[in-house]
Amino acid sequence: MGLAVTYEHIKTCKQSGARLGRVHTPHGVIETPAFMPVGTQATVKTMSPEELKQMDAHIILSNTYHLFLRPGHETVKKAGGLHRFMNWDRPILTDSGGFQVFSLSEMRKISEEGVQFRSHLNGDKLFISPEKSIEIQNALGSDIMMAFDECPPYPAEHSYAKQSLERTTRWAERCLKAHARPNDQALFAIVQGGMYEDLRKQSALELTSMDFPGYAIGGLSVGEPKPLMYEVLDYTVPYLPANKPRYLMGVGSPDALVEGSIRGIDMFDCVLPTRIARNGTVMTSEGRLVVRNAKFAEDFGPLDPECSCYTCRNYSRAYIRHLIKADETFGIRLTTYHNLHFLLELMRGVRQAIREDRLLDFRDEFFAKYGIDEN
Ligand SMILES: C=CCOC(=O)Nc1nc2cc3[nH]c(NC)nc3cc2c(=O)[nH]1
Ligand SMILES: [Zn+2]
Repeated sequence: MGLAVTYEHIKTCKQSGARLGRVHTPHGVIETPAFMPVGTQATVKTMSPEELKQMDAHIILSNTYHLFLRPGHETVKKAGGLHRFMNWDRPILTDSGGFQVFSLSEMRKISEEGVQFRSHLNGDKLFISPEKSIEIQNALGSDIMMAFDECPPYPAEHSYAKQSLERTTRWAERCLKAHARPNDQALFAIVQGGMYEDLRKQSALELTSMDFPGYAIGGLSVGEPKPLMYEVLDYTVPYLPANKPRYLMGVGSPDALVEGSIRGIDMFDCVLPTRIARNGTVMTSEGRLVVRNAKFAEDFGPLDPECSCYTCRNYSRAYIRHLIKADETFGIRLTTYHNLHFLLELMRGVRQAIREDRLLDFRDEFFAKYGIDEN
């Protein structure tokens, strides 16, 4: 069998340089540019697989770190793998655990061998190496696996960012060697290098020389100003092969998804839509709206008059505000459904604008109404 994951370029937008493509995987096709809902603990919080299919999500993301801690990757393997365990038969991407260890666990110690840390659940002393990360992801059976990397803090000294990217390259090589199922699961490498053009180039050249089936751009959306993130993309994307998927991690807000697509990114993931939904904030074509706000107490219109999703066709702002205030879980199910649908719909609009060679016009029209998110 050939490569587990291949990229099919369909066309490039004449106005913006963005590209329309398809990522072919053992569990189906992903139309790109694509937004991937995040299902950290083997579920996209409060959503059923059927609802995710209704809104036409093609791929979801799950977290290696969390599943390693609970229920354990061996348990998921015994269940027949993550697709079977969570009843999701479309593509799944798993992260390598690198970022989560740094963002969630205490007492972590990084060495050439790997990262020692304490579980954020019970304080157990644990260790993840590149080999361990691959073992876990092989057990989960995800279609796309991520190499174990270090995401340097922002800001980081040039010397630190250089040491860090060089270790990430050595770890990527160890991941390639440890990968037990290359024909069934694609291993993507993660380009690092902080906010330094020379380091981003070095990281990209070192990793693309190892011929991975896809490349992620890491180390961004870590608190840097958005213009700086776009600048890093402008000089990093050209070093990534045009015939492989490009994945920008942890991005993003609606404006960042459009700007990233314009710069040649194919895949995005972000917890924003599901996270803000849980505190009653929704994205609408006119910008963000905090539905628990008192002014919506007797507003019997939909969250977004321009939205055709299940939530907006059947429920009012007043009803959803009531549920959220009453701490009724159906309330956050409705806001989550709408927010995910909103971003998936936005990406359908981006893909259509690329087909029509007008993504820059699309951006201007979208921003004029939505505005720019603060994060
Ligand atoms: C999740 C997919 C695979 O992730 C990894 O295995 N490693 C990794 N994850 C990141 C996640 C990020 N989220 C944000 N902002 C919200 N920035 C991020 C940067 C990284 C990164 O540099 N590396
Ligand atoms: Zn809606």
